[in-house]
Amino acid sequence: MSPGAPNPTPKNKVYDRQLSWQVAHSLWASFRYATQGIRYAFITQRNFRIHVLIGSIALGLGLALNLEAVKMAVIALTIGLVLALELINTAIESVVDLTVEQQYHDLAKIAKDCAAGAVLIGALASLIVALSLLIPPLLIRLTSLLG
Ligand SMILES: Nc1ncnc2c1ncn2[C@@H]1O[C@H](COP(=O)(O)OP(=O)(O)OP(=O)(O)O)[C@@H](O)[C@H]1O
Repeated sequence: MSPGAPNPTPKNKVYDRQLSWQVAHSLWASFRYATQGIRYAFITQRNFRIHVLIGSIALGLGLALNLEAVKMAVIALTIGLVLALELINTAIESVVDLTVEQQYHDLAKIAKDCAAGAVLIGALASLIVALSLLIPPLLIRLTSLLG
């Protein structure tokens, strides 16, 4: 260990999760905490609600257009990806706020900006996927309705 370096946390504390205030001891408890996280993100994060709305519209449109199962699965996967990224972004925001509170810190900015960038990239990719799968059958349906 180099001089001046902080003492490492004992391994048993890390492996036994002794640093956690509480540990979920059942599958049901883990599921309950996970749904509480999703609920928190839905209530507090406007972007999360927008993603849920756009994702529901894309899935509804896919169903209305009788999209093949594989295409529906790809759309569902990209929606899930964006929502999961939004949840990770929210988690990072919370950890940053917990660490620096209302102080400005360059590293806090980098962490938050990069997390937000990850969501943006995921959202753009899923938009491209959804549009390329939905637009062609939508145009066919519209032209057959109008013509
Ligand atoms: N403690 C901080 N130090 C430096 N910059 C910060 C700090 N807190 C927030 N910021 C800056 O303000 C921006 C907005 O902060 P916020 O906490 O709303 O995160 P966000 O990722 O933009 O939120 P959302 O994803 O909900 O839009 C961050 O992206 C970052 O650039």
